Amino acid sequence: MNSFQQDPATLHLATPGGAAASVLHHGAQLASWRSAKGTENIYLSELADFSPGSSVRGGAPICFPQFSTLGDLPLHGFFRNQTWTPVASGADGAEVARLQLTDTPETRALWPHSFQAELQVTLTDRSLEVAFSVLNTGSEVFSFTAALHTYFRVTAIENVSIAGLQNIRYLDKLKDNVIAAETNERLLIDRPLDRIYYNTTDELTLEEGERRLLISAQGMPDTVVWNPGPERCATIADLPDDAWRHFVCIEAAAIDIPISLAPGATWRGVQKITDIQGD
Ligand SMILES: O=P(O)(O)OC[C@H]1O[C@H](O)[C@H](O)[C@@H](O)[C@@H]1O
Repeated sequence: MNSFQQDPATLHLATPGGAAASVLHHGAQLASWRSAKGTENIYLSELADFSPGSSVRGGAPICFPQFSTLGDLPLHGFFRNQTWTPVASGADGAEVARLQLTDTPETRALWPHSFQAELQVTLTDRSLEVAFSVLNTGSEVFSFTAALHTYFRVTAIENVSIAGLQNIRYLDKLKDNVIAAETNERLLIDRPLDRIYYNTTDELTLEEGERRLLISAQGMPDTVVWNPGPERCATIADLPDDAWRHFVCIEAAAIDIPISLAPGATWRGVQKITDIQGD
């Protein structure tokens, strides 16, 4: 049994039509989303560690103020490791959940800036919108890279493809960071992938059999596609060995051009997912 089953603090959202989602206080991390059509669309590892300060494997971790190793901070920054505070409309059963995070002595020791961050999750019968915003409450400009690192649950990775990336330039982290252009109309996840696609302005479609999820973003122009494949997966302690067959990460991100945020200014990045199966 993992600690999720021991009931970590969670906000539950539901629509009268039958859609449901849950968001952990830990990291303001989306943990589950079923549209009214009933399929669980988010992968959460059964080996995830929910202890304070951990990085929870799966769901939609917030990478901030640093994506991956692009700086001196811990991998993917530290927002995902913090406990966030639910605010007003975050009551259980609502269709909107909001959580906030403000700088503390602990965060300032890692990153010497003042901020107020908010994650708002909005659920409708067929869609889920994750909106992440950061207000600079300090007196100096700060800059950052960021991602909403969504783990999409799939039944069998060999039947999965992603449409909407053709002709987009990408950095291939598994091939010495070479830059290439995507040739495929539909990207198959038929090998380990770790790529940053730059300036992906069109909507993407995740397809598996009859399943269709439309994925769009605002304020986050880049898209990361990650699947560790079997060998790497076996080395990741908080993933079952066969987990690579059951998820692909499609991450809305701001990486190529770091964001600079002036004192008093707010930045907002959004990932929206719509279940269009059968439409
Ligand atoms: O293991 P994590 O710190 O959660 O990172 C998981 C993955 O996140 C992103 O997708 C990166 O592009 C990968 O290189 C990284 O392995």
